[in-house]
Amino acid sequence: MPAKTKPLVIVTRALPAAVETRLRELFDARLNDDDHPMSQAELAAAVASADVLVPTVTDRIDTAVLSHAGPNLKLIASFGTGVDHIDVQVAMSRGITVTNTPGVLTDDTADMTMALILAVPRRLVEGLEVLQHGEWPGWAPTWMLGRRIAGKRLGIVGMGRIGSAVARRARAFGMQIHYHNRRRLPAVVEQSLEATYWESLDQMLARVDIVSVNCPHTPATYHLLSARRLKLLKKDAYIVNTARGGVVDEAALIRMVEAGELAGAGLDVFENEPALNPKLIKLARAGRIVILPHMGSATLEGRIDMGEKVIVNIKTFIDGHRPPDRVLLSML
Ligand SMILES: NC(=O)c1ccc[n+]([C@@H]2O[C@H](COP(=O)([O-])OP(=O)(O)OC[C@H]3O[C@@H](n4cnc5c(N)ncnc54)[C@H](O)[C@@H]3O)[C@@H](O)[C@H]2O)c1
Ligand SMILES: O=C(O)[C@H](O)CO
Repeated sequence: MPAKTKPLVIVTRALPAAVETRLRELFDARLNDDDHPMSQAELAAAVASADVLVPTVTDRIDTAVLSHAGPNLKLIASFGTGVDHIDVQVAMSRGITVTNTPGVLTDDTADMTMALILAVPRRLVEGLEVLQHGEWPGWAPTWMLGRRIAGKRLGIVGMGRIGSAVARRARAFGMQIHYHNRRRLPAVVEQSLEATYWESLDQMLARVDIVSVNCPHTPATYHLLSARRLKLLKKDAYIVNTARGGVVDEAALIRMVEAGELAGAGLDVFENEPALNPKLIKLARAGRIVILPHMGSATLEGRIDMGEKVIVNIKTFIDGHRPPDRVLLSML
């Protein structure tokens, strides 16, 4: 990066005030005051002039955008953990380092995952709606029966930071932990999580009661939960996805819930966010699924921590060191 007093850092979305103040102090920060999602043309213009781009999950930093990258752009310091919105391989081939913000949103996202694991089988939203509509017929032994959580098998797909944090929470609720991961965890970690490893995702799916999707969206995980695999699930199983919509074949999932071939789903992420398949809204209104607008990591503390991580990554990089959260191709 050329020697300049303050590098030009373009931030694509509004961030918490404390983070923006610090960004202004340290860098020549161009902030998005009205918080509008930037168009592809705006992103192209940003990469053409910036020293550092700070995008989020809502920005598509694809080959076309990166083809406009100017000679000064050496770092994309993404505000978020998932990097599927960035063509990392193309960025790297242009000598651009990519960083993310892992770890600081693990607990928040695991909490939201656990909230869905509880909310869907226990019919939490349906209960709320009955009261909101003034339609409570009164307590009855056979009314509004959900399914018990304790003793059920939870199958975690992607046992990384968030997957492991989900496992710890689910153990406390008496669930049995099963997992499928790209790499088996060390025995000592498996023991501490009391988790059973399945090399075969297919075999695990056929045995669990609730699936929690916690792997990144990569070319290898696109529709990992395909129509064929979803059919392996038991008819009374549930699926919870707080990772990325693209990991699950959403159309197949909808068909199966509609047909009663799956008990339900809890979804925080969708294939074409922020556009939602209207069938999902219909199923949610019918109490068959619970849907959330990508809120997994949405806490004030988490957003401030993410901003601090972005700042540390930029500062370390500008000072000539390897940033702590450099994304490597081997992670994808
Ligand atoms: N809903 C939200 O708001 C929210 C918040 C944070 C993160 N996320 C998503 O959660 C994902 C996971 O975050 P993390 O911090 O736990 O990441 P992580 O890297 O710690 O864990 C991901 C795990 O998935 C495994 N994995 C990767 N490819 C796989 C494959 N093909 N098959 C099986 N396992 C595979 C990895 O080995 C790793 O153990 C992120 O990539 C992001 O997409 C969502
Ligand atoms: O990947 C992430 O970090 C979330 O989806 C947004 O915070």
